[in-house]
This record gives sequence, C-alpha cells and structure tokens, in this order.
Amino acid sequence: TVSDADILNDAKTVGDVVSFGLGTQGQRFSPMTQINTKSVKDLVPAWSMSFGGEKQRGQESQPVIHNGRMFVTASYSRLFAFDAKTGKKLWKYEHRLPDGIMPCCDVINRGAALYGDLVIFATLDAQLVAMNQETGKVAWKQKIGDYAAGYSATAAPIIAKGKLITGVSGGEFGAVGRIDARDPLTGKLLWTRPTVEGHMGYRYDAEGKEIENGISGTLNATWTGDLWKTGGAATWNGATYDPETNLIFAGTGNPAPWNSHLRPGDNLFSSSTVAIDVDTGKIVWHYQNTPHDGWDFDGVNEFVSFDYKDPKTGKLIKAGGKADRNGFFFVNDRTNGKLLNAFPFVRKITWASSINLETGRPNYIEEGRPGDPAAGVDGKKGKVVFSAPSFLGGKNQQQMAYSPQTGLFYVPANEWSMDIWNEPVSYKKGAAYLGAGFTIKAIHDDYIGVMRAVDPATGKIVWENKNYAPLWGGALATAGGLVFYGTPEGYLKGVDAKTGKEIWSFQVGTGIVAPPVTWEQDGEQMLAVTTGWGGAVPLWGGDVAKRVNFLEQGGSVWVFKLHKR
Ligand SMILES: O=C(O)c1cc(C(=O)O)c2c(n1)C(=O)C(=O)c1cc(C(=O)O)[nH]c1-2
Repeated sequence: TVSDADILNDAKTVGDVVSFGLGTQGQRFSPMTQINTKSVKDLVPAWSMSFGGEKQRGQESQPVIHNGRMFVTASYSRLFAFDAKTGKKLWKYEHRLPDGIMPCCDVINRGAALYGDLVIFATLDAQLVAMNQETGKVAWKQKIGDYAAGYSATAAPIIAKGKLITGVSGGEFGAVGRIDARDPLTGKLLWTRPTVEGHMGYRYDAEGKEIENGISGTLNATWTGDLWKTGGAATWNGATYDPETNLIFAGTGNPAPWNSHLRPGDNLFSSSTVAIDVDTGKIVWHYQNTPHDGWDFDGVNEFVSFDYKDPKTGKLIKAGGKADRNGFFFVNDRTNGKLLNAFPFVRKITWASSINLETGRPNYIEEGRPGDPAAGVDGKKGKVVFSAPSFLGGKNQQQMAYSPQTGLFYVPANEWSMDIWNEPVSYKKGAAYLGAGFTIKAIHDDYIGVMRAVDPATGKIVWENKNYAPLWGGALATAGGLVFYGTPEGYLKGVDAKTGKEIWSFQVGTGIVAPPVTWEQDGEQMLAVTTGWGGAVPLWGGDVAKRVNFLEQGGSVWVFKLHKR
C-alpha cells in the first residue's frame, strides 16, 4: 500500500513513482545515476504495450509505479495496470463516457494518484474513480461537475497530507474553477475552494454539513456585474503541494469569456497562482500572472517549489518557479507569494514589455490588447491584433523539470503567435463562451518548439534545443546529469543537463506529449514514457495544425533500460 510517508519521500526514493511530478513539489528530478551522460547511449527498449482500441488521440499521462505495477491513464478516460518489469497487462478500466462530454482540448488525461490500495483518476465526464490497485475493482466514484454545463477533468490528482486534491476543467464554457480536498479512501468531500472571487468556499463537518469558508472582506470586487458567476479560472492542470509550507499551489486558467472588454477589473483569481492551506482550504496568498487577461493566458502552469539563492543578498529563500503561458517566468517566495524575479523565457512577447518587480504587475503594451467589438462600426468584431505568445502559450500543459544539481529549470517552450480579435458573447449553459476569434501562426520557418535551460536567478537561457513541431511533452531531470523529453516527431531524447547536447534518442513511432519518469526495478534503472500524438495543437493550432498534420496518432507505453554487455 502507498502511505503518506511514501508520497512525502517520493522525490528522494528510487524504487517507485507514487506522485505526479516525482514528488508533490513537482521538480521532476530523480536522484538516480545508473543512467548517466556516459551510459545513456546503451539505453534500449525493455517493453512496449499498446492501449489498443479504435480511438487513439493524445496520450498525456505520467505513469505511476508501485510494488511492481505501473498505472497509466489513456485517452477516453481509460486506465491500464501493467507489470512494471515485463509490461504484461494486469487489468484495464474503460470508463463509460456519455455522448455529451465537452472537453475543450482533446480527450486526454494526465495521470492517476496512488493512495493506500487505491489508484484514483479523473474522467472526461467530470467524475473521480478509485480502483483497487491489484484487481481494478471500483472502490468509489464521485461526480465533480456537470458535464452538460461544460465541466470535465483532465489533470492528475495529487495526495497532500492524506487528502486527495483535484481541480476541474471547463473554462471555455464558463465553468467555475475550484480545488477540492477529499478523503482518498472514500471520496468524501472535506473542503472545496472556488478560484473565482465572489464564490464561497465550504468546509464539511463530520456529518457532511456545509460550513462557509469564504475569503473575508472580498466579494466580486474585481469583476463587473454578474460575470464572476461564470468566471472560468479553471484549475485544469491540477496542483502541486509543498509540505514545508503546508500549501497547495494551484494554477488557474483564463477568466471567461476571453473578450476582456466585457469584464473590466483584475478578475481574481484567474490566470494566477493560488496558495491554499491544505488543512482548511483557505487561500493564504495569491499572485496574478496576467491581471485582466485578454489573450487566454491561463496561468495553470505548475508552480514548482525550489530553494532560491537571492543574487543580491545571497540568502536562501523558499521559492517557487512558474513558466507561465504568457511568456514570462515567475519566481515567487512560496511562503507569502512575493515576486522575487520575472523574465521572459520566450523571445517574442507583445502584450507586456516586462513585469514590474516592485509592484508585481505587468507593464502592459496597450496596443497589444485585442480591441473592443462594441467600439467598432458594426459592433460585431473588434480590432484584430498580432499577439505573441499565441494563446497556446509560451508553455502549456507540458511540465518543466528542475535540477537541484544544475540549479536550472528545463522548460519545454514554444515560440508562436496569433491574430486575435474579440466578438460579442453572452453566457449560455453548455455553449462555448469565448467572444473571440483567432488563428495561430508560426514565427520561424524552422522551429516552434524549443527546450530551454533557464537560470531562475539571472533569467539567462543557458542553452536551448530547437524543435520543428511545438513541444507538448514534459521534462525529466536526473542526477545522472541528464534531461529527458519527447517530441511530437516521436523522438524520446536524453540530453546533457549542462549543455543540452543530445546524447541518446529513440523513435517511438508516434508523437510524445507526456512527461517521462524513471525508477529502479530489481536493481536496474528504468525509463518510461507514454506516447501518442494529440492534445490541443491539432485541434486549435490554426496554421500550425496544418503545418504538423503529417504527425501520426498512437497510444502506448515505452519502457527502456540499459543494455547489459
Ligand atoms: O479552460 C479550461 O478548462 C481548459 C482545460 C484544458 C484541459 O482540461 O485539458 C485545456 C485548456 N483549458 C487550454 O486552454 C489549453 O490550451 C489546453 C491544452 C490542453 C492539452 O492537454 O493539450 N488542455 C487544455
């Protein structure tokens, strides 16, 4: 069984992977060294297993591994249990999905959580399902949203201090984001914390009775009229948890609708990092990466805890790093949210010239905001603006890694742009709630994706590896001096963490849009990645989707280990 101690120590222990992020702080760093810059050239496949089925689409799942079993979620709300050593299929669960589900950005899932004897994941019809790890028998199910109103769920749950922590998707339909804490063994709700100002949070007593748990003194002050009621800020990429501060860090999506002229104000807590007390569900601090977002710059990117040496004072600070969809990399004090540093990690940014380190607010470029349709001649279409990054972001769902060995973040970034304009829109249950039109375009002929090694203290890009297609898979850093990541072209790569030099690669036969993991199995270091091209790019990518339409779908897990000579 998986205990709280197993989860607390996940980043340091090598025998399994029991949390999303290889430790709930989300560093995606492994202390293992058997596979290193010298030996990595001898990596060979150990096994591969297909998800089968007629339907494929994007596979974004991070495998979790415990007690010789690997649990991987797959497209269309499926979950597979494999023998971690041989790949033998142990069981599978296929969730029965209703016809009316409305995931905005492909039928993907990012992974499962482990606790006790259970494996738990979220489904596209906004449910949580917990199964016995050995048998696959369903232990409990809970509905977390109304799929007919656009709610879905794609993020991997995490376990924080014995609580199951989950988010919701649906921002493109005016769903209201929130973070829930449940008893992982029963599914019982312990607290719920909405991420749109104006909505009340609740705690539940022993009898399950609601106790109000709001943010005192604040009502929907940063919203106009009634728009907060359907205000988005979806927590669609889940959360990280830092045991040192007892805080859950949730990234929140764009405010709804996209047309920012309809909702003057900062629109809290959209496009933000929200730090929530794991015991009470109260918001302890928040930092808004894009106040009054008008570009769909969801701030759901993972907030990764790390120790930051202040370049001026030399003091070690408990910090967190976030490569935001809006193109800036933010470093905040994770005890109180104070901004320590902010710098661009993509080269072209048109909406703000910089982030003011004193006030913590962006220096907007006013011409960079799409125009108000109500100000136009016919009131139907606002001024079109050229904008970079595109709304798919300098970084999207693909997870970065942090190596305490190099002190660098490894950010799977994208350089692209869009034409974007606003249109009138009003809320209708179950209908897209954007009020915007757009086309995404490449900036450069030779690349969109670019893996960047970023120094959080100086903002310097230490090295970069360009990639033709947009990077959409996460990174893994190891004490072996390596960074692993996959490309939509199908290459899983092992590169030198210090220089970026590619030392090993393997073609998996379809695109990679998931983060690799590593663990030790019977004394051997194993490397695993889920494969299968998809996610938001082929659906929303405009000109970019056409440019990469040669990429083929798939659906499988690949596992590698060193060839014994
Ligand atoms: O606002 C939302 O609720 C929401 C949800 C999701 C999702 O659940 O995957 C994505 C987005 N927004 C989104 O804006 C986006 O770019 C995106 C990309 C992906 C993906 O997995 O490829 N999901 C999502």
